[in-house]
Amino acid sequence: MVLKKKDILKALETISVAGEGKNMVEAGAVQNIMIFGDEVVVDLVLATPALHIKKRAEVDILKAIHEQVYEKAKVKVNIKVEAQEKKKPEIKGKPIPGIKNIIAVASGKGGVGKSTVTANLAVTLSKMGFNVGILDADIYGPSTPMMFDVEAERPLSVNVNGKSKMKPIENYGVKILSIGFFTKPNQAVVWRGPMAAKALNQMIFDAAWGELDFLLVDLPPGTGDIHLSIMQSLPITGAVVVSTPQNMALADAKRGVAMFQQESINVPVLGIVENMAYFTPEELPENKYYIFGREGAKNLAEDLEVRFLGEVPLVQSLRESGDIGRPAALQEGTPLEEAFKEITRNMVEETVKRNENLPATEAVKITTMAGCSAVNKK
Ligand SMILES: Nc1ncnc2c1ncn2[C@@H]1O[C@H](COP(=O)(O)OP(=O)(O)OP(=O)(O)O)[C@@H](O)[C@H]1O
Repeated sequence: MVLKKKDILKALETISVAGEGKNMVEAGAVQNIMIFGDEVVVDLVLATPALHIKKRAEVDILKAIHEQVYEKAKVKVNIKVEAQEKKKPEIKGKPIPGIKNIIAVASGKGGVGKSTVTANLAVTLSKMGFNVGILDADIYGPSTPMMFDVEAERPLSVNVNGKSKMKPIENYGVKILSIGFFTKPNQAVVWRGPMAAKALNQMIFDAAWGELDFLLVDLPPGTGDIHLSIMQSLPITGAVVVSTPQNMALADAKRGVAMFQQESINVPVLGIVENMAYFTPEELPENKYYIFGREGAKNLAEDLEVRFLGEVPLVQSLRESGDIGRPAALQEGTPLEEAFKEITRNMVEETVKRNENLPATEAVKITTMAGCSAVNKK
C-alpha cells in the first residue's frame, strides 16, 4: 500500500481541536507529515501542555489514520507545545471618517470624577493643539453640557454631502454631543438599553464631527449593556479608567479594567487616573490630606500592569469650575493645570505606543508625538 500525504491530511481533517470549532489541519496544529514506506510521522503543535490533551490528540491521529487510510500504518506523533501568543488588541467597529483616536473614559463607581477628568483632558488636549470632541454617553447623568456651559444649546442639523447631520456644540475649542441635549433638564432619564444605543449611534455616525485627533467618550459609570454596545459599534483606540483611592472605588475600577481586557472586548487600557488623590487647601498647597486613602489607584495600576497616568487633588475650585461651566484646566499656571497637563501628556504617549502595535486603520493615525510642542515639553 502506497501512503499518500493528501489521504493522511484528509483523515486528520476529521479530528477537531477542543474549544476552537476547527479541525486540527485548519487550526494549523499539523505542522508536518512525513511518509517512509508504511511509516507516517506527524508533527503536531499544541497550545496546551496538558497531558490528557496530548494523549487524546495522539490516540485520535492513530485512530483516524488506521481507520481511514491504512490499518497497518506505523504512526508516530511528535508533539510540540507552543503557548499561543496573547491576542493583540484590535480595533473593532466601523471607522468614523476623520476621527483618528477614540478614547473611552470609564469608571467603575459613580461620582468619582470621570466627567470632570474627561472635560479637563479635552480642554488640555485642545490647548496642546489637538482637535478634540467629547461624546457624553453618560445616559444616567450627562454632565458635560453643564461643565462646558452649553446646557441651553441644542445641536443644529447641517448638510454634509447631501446628508443631514447633527452639528456638535462647541465651546473652549471642544466639540460636544451629549445625550443631555436630548432630554429636558430635571427629566428623569429612563433610557432603555436599545434606545440609548440608538441615540448614541446617531451621535456617533450621524454627526458632523469633522476632523478630530481625539474623541473622548464619557461612558456611564459601571460595566453594563451600554458599554458593550459602544465597544461593539465604535472603533475604540483605548480606555482611560478614573478612580478615587478608596477601596470601594478601586474594586469597581478593577472590574472596569477587566471589562476592557476581556477577550470579547479587547480594548487596551491606556492607564488609570487617580482623582481626589488628596485634599489640599488652596491657601496651603503644600499640605496634603489623604481623605480617601493614599495612592490606591496608583497601586492598582501597578498590580494590573497598566500605566498610572497621574493624580488630581481634591480641590474646591475644581468642583466650582465644573458647576460654573469652565473647566479648571483652562486656567494658566495653576497646580490643577499642571496636573491635567501631565495626565494628558501620558495619555497621548500611551496612545502613540498603542497605535504602533496596531494595524493601520482609519481609526488610528497618530503615531508620533511630534508636532505638539506642549506634549513634548516636560
Ligand atoms: N478632584 C476634584 N476636586 C473637587 N471636586 C471634584 C473633583 N473631581 C470631581 N469633583 C466633583 O465631584 C462631583 C462628581 O464629579 P463627576 O460628575 O465628574 O463624576 P462622575 O464620575 O462623572 O459621575 P457620574 O457617576 O455621574 O458619571 C462633581 O460635582 C465634581 O465637580
